[in-house]
Amino acid sequence: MFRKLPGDPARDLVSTTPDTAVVFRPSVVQVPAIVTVLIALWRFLGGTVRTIYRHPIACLLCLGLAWLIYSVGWQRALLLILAETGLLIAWARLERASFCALVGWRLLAWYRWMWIYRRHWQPTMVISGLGRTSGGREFLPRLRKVTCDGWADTVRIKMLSGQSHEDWEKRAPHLAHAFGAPSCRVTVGKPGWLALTFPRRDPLAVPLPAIPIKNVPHPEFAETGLREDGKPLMLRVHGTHLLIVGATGAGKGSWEWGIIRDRLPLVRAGLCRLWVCDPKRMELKFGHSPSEAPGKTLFYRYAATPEDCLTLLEEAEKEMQRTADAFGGHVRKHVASLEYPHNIIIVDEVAFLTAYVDDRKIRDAINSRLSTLSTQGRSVGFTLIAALQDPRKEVLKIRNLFPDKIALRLDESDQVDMVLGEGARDRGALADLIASDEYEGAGVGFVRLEKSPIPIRGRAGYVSDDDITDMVRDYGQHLAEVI
Ligand SMILES: Nc1ncnc2c1ncn2[C@@H]1O[C@H](COP(=O)(O)OP(=O)(O)OP(=O)(O)O)[C@@H](O)[C@H]1O
Repeated sequence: MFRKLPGDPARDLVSTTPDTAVVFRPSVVQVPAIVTVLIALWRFLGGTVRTIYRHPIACLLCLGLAWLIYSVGWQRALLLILAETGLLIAWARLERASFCALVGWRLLAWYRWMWIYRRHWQPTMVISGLGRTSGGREFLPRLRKVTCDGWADTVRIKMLSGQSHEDWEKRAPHLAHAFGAPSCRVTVGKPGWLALTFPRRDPLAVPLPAIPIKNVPHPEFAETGLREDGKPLMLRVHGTHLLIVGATGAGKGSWEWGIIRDRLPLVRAGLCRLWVCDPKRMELKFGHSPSEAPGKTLFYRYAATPEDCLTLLEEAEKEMQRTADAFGGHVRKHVASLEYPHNIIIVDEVAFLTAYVDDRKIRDAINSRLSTLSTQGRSVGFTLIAALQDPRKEVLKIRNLFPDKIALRLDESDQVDMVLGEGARDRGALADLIASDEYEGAGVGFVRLEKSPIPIRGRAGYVSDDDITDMVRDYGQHLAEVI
């Protein structure tokens, strides 16, 4: 207990906070012994109940162990424990999935809670500025729970009152370094709560092979690669438009080819049509004879020069309007059929057509066709997929009309928000830090879907020239009508 004595001479005083104007001197209050004992008992009881509530399994284990030693003696108890450990090891080896789900991840979470997060929590909070000191007292965000799965730790925390998730997003790199993780992702939970995700390993660190073609692909989602949590990366390709942005060599081609590859069974069944503008004449394999142009035999329409690309887009636009007229008033949602298939229009290096073509008339007309397709196409089964290197608005005016976006390796950090939307980089989409080494970084990107502000990190499977040759052998139908 302290009594405040303003103005007392400093030499006689005890201060809890050095160098402050307000000073305190302890005053002794006599308390009956029974009160002290009752307070200590109350605290002990409260602590016990809290520990049992927070760690029921650990408490049960300790109690069980004590009971075992008491009832059979320590030698037999030791033998039993060794036998149980042997059983657990056998279980882990024979049935890894069920062992991890029931025991393994819990044990790992407990170890990481004790050894990584709890041990470094206080210094990390203080040094990163997420903890506060007021009136000599330290206030730290609460570390509540750690859970583990195959690729990451999820740490649930309670923020200090007055903090917001943005304070934490700005400190994400500090937290990642402090806890020895390659990155930290911040997700908002209920008010005042956050989940911090710290990956332990990166399944995207090595190139992935092309995803095997399914006999019956999902009508709306194309599987193009792997997410960083090890799950398949499913991209919506129906009822949306997709923008893919990446510096030269970032691997845009593998995303485009991944989508084409996944749709091939639907193309063969007549439920999907691929329209391709390929101004570079390389990405999608243009050539002057069928042997030089394997990719073309998979496409419904193919164009390379700006004039031909414009003709292709005009035709697509007319087709879209015909479908809209047919649907008008009685069909609300497009479902692919033989009469009205799903149309995917892939425009590689779209900036060349929208900004760099010399002929202004062609440029304006292409911009106008792309605007119409992107504003009216998705409800009638027309999906626009555009790839480019430079995300500036001057280069692609319709950038904001793409509901889904992918940022591959980018040259500058401010390009990330240009592609994925405001605040995406703070939420962990560090596309400017993706390795420029092909082996490590090509095809790696952050996907921002329309319905979620959280960017998903993933890598496209690499569709090699041999894969394309196989695709043409198995699915190539006829030489695309080259416009
Ligand atoms: N998913 C991937 N996994 C591993 N390596 C890849 C992947 N995608 C592409 N690569 C490698 O990166 C190289 C460049 O890829 P790609 O041509 O697709 O890049 P890009 O972004 O289209 O570049 P540009 O805009 O210059 O054409 C490829 O030759 C290939 O070796």
